[in-house]
Amino acid sequence: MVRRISYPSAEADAYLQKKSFDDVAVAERVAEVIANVRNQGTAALFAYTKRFDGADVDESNFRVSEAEIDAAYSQVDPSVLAALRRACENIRRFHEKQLRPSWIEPEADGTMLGQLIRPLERVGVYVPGGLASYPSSVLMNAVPAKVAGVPQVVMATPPGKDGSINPYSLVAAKEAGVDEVYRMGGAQAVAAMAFGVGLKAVDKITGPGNIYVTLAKKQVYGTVDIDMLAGPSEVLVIADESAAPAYVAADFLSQAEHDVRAATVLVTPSAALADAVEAEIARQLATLPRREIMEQALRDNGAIFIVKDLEEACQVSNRFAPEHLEVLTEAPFALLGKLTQAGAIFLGPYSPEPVGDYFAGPNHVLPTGGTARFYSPLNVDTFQKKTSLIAYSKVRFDRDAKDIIALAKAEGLDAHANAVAVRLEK
Ligand SMILES: NC(=O)c1ccc[n+]([C@@H]2O[C@H](COP(=O)([O-])OP(=O)(O)OC[C@H]3O[C@@H](n4cnc5c(N)ncnc54)[C@H](O)[C@@H]3O)[C@@H](O)[C@H]2O)c1
Ligand SMILES: N[C@H](CO)Cc1c[nH]c[nH+]1
Ligand SMILES: [Zn+2]
Repeated sequence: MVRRISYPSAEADAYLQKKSFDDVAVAERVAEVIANVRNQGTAALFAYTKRFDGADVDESNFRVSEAEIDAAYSQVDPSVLAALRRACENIRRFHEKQLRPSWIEPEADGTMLGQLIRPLERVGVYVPGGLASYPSSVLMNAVPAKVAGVPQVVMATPPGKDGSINPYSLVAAKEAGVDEVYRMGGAQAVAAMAFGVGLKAVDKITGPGNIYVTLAKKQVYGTVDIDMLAGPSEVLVIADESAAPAYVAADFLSQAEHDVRAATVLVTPSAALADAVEAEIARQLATLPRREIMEQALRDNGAIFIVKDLEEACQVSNRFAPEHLEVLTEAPFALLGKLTQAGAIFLGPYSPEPVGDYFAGPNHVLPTGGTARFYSPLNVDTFQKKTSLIAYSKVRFDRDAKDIIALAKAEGLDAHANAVAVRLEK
């Protein structure tokens, strides 16, 4: 069911070059949704919600009321709420370590240089809700936003057919300090937050989603900022013969169940392990719901690479640049220095990806589609911006003026040179 690819080969090159954000047909559909929401306002937004989510939403129920959020507490299992609170605390503690102070450095001649770090004012967090609901993504977005000090955190998530929002997502929103919750999903929600349709526009949109959500974020970038392209989930497992085939198979399926577009990759020097993992996948698939989604994901996007050794396995992994990288080898830390391209790295048999998806503390909003080459996990900096501070003293100004004038003249920008020259004593 999962294609086997030897490495190096032309087939390997083709697989590793595949870029999941190059889907022109989806991009065109997304562009149409964005344009219609932008031009026609809430009429288009609510019509898309009816069409894609099957829900009747209008001005009267678009924003989720405080009463509905409070009522959600009576609909959740107290033991799950307790787990959610523990997860929230772990995520908060991890992200608080990322905080950095503003600084202003007075120098001996009276000059002051510095960097102010301030929270963004209004951020829209997207929480997926199509095939499954993601209370964990509420925490992963909103907790770092609040740690960063964002005063207005707006949450968008698609409603179910009856218009309801998953009660666990609502209690997670309250626990994390979300300020406004709206019933909307997909590209139409991204457009509404970017262009201020039905709500005040946001400055930045963060959060994961399917291909429609992710291409919509890409298309509104520039009107607002975005965090990254956090699309359909991916896991790449590097394993040797010491790995338990049942663990590798289970970790494959745990990501395949997210989306038919999810990608699951095993890279191993052991053909025997590959055979055992395939047998385990077939066995475990039969015991799990969402079987059709997983089978399609494995068939369309799954791969097992047979490599010469673990050194080569690291090369394949770096070329793929996975969202999640699991290292299930005898000495996982020995490979760490060679693994340079991944959103998050999970080492050893007791760090399966769901530990990070839900609980450990690091963020589960991660770059996909090869974009881990240049994006970082969602973090506190995502929700802050920096402003530089320059306060020159007269002594420093007089000292540097000649250099600045010379550089301005070299660029042919005489007015710049003049703005310095006029301040010099004759
Ligand atoms: N990279 C990450 O950090 C990360 C984290 C969590 C989840 N994810 C991913 O998030 C995604 C969640 O996907 P989901 O679908 O369950 O929820 P979603 O909320 O992302 O998408 C649902 C929305 O997609 C839109 N949609 C669906 N079919 C459409 C169509 N044919 N045309 C136009 N719009 C359409 C609808 O508006 C619907 O509301 C998965 O791909 C999962 O792997 C990624
Ligand atoms: N694996 C997802 C990121 O790709 C995160 C998640 C949330 N819930 C379960 N999993
Ligand atoms: Zn997951």
